[in-house]
Amino acid sequence: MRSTTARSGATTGDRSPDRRQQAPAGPVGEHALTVTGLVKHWGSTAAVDGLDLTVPHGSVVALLGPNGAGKTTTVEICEGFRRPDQGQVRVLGLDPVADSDALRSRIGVMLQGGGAYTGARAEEMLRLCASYYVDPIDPRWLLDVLGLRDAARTSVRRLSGGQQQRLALGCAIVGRPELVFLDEPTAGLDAHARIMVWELIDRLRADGVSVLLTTHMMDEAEELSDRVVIIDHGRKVAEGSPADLTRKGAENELRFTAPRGLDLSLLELALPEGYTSSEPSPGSYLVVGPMTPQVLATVTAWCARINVLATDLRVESRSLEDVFLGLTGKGLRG
Ligand SMILES: Nc1ncnc2c1ncn2[C@@H]1O[C@H](COP(=O)(O)OP(=O)(O)OP(=O)(O)O)[C@@H](O)[C@H]1O
Repeated sequence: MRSTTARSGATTGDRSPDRRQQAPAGPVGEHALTVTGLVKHWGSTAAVDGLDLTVPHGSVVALLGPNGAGKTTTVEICEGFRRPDQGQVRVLGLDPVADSDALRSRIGVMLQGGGAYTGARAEEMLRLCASYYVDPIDPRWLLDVLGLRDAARTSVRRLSGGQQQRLALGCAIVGRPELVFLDEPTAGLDAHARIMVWELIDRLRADGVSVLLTTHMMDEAEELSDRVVIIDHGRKVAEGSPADLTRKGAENELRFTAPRGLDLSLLELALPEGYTSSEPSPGSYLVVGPMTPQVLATVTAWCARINVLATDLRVESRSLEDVFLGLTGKGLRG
């Protein structure tokens, strides 16, 4: 985050996804984080079960999974707080446990619950964190960016949950780390605070900082990350850019409403090969396959031919949520 202070006047409102392409390249040939074959058991529970994961330099990777998927365990091992049972973790090329002293000033950790001295004031807390680093960001500036200026003199215990969360984020980045671990950075935040945190993460990326974040929230993963790693029961079930994941195998769908019990055989004949049509519930029809204007025209021409008025015609594409449901058979919080 070498240039963040200098960029303090940068526009915070630019949420263009194109910013993802602007991330400066890091050192060639080595990822900021590499996890290989990671295994961690808690008693008989395999919290992490053979996970491979990389965070390329200057990119944001989201670890996405339901409750108990193994996200926090993974992150805590990467942070050096826990030892793996098996596998290898390399953080900026180093071992997070054996090289923890060397890594401390190079990584940022956002602790759930803040990890703050609750009697300290917000600004004191941030200054204390800054004092551990050689070239920290100006705490006053960071308080402004985090929307905490008015709370600077409020003791940590009196801050709202959202303010504490943002202060914890400030503590994680005040030392200009090269790699930041953010465990559910926006959990419990209201919409405004959430956007503020998203903008800060965008800035981190723009400054070349590598970020591993965990989240339950599809829109967060979709909005922020260059890559998403979906895990369930400690295993990776899918990985890719949000666009890839929602496109891959992603047949778009056309749904419409029409009188129940229509004979779809003529429609099947008219549709290009590989498309399917069905009536999942009475009067509700579904055509699955890549949607093009021609396919839409084929469907409406078929309706005209059998003298049926289709209503509620809509083309839908898969969301990350659909991808997750398809892979695991359950919702993210389920
Ligand atoms: N300290 C621990 N002792 C025993 N079991 C644990 C411990 N920490 C985690 N587990 C178990 O390991 C599994 C993975 O938990 P983990 O907290 O890593 O998942 P998570 O994806 O971060 O979930 P959440 O989103 O709810 O925080 C769960 O079954 C959890 O109950």
